[in-house]
Amino acid sequence: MHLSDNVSAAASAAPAADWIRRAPKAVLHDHLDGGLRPATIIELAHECGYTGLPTEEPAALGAWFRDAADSGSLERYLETFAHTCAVMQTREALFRVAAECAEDLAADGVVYAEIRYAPEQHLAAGLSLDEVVEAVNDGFREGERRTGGRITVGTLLTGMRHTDRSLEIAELTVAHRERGVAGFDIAGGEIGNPPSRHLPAFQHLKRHNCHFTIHAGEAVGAESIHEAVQVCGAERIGHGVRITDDIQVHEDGSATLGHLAAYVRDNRIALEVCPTSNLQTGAAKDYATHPIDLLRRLGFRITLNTDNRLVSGTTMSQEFQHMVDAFGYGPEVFEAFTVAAVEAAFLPLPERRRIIDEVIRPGYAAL
Ligand SMILES: O=c1[nH]cnc2c1ncn2[C@H]1C[C@H](O)[C@@H](CO)O1
Ligand SMILES: [Zn+2]
Repeated sequence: MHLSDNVSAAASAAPAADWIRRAPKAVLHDHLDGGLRPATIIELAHECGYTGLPTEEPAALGAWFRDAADSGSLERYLETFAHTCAVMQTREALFRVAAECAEDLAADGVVYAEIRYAPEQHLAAGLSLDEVVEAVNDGFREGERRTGGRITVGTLLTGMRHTDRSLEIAELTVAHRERGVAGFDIAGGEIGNPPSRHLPAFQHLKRHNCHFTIHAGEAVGAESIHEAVQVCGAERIGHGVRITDDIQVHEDGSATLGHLAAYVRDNRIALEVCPTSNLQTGAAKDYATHPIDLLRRLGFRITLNTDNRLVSGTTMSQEFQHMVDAFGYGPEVFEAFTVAAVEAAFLPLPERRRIIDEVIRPGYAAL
């Protein structure tokens, strides 16, 4: 097939920075423990007596995370989370971090967010799994209130690939589904921990008709995506960029999709693409050759995301800007990414339609 370009990449002038910030945005892939304000980490470290921070100057701490994570390896990227999780162990800390997350996203023009975190990583000071979930949800309700309702936030509960608590976390997801939890995710080091290790968790979620996404196709290639989609039943894929392993691009610009790539595209399985994070972990070489543009032109359901605002030193606006610089995207592409994200949100259909028709479409029209 030939690469189509239904949504023209550069139909209009490049959007200005102010346009990008004001444009309504939706983020489906953003980790709570990867997006703290540096100053908050330092204050929380003082409060809880954590002495392991590499520096206590906020700007230097922010730069430290970005640099330490910029190693070309997912495993090294993940090591930096020890510092954020260390200060997120009490109800007050979790509440504060969640409330600030909602405020920061809203200030960046995000109107809908699904924020994920692994409850099992917040038990060190004695909270129960239920208490962790309640603290985070209460913090998000407070953050939404502080922004005057400009943002709606749901959470995804993450099971860690290398531990054995995924079934418990899946049960927790089902238990809290009517109270702020939108779905489930699996994250952590991909190599040596295939998603099929967590089959009982996915079976539990399916028995209860619960939504889930899986990080796959980041450090491992197409076989990880195949397991996530066909063995585990993921509705969306976290990253998924290595689906390109199953796509052949020919010299004349045409492309041939393998059966897996065709299945993912034809079933509209959303890819939660996080370009800056991919550059840091080595899943992509640079913005200009990032597969997001190829996948978009081939008709995949593409959403644009931050992954970890602190650790990747990014925001939704900065991800938009990188796409403008690399591919010349105009407003139409960003509106399409945003609509795609809300269409793939773990929300009831009428609610997705309401956000698209009453917030996203009019928001872009008014810019
Ligand atoms: O991009 C990622 N791939 C795999 N795991 C990740 C990524 N970003 C964050 N995580 C891990 C580290 C966090 O502690 C955990 C839960 O948010 O999820
Ligand atoms: Zn992630």
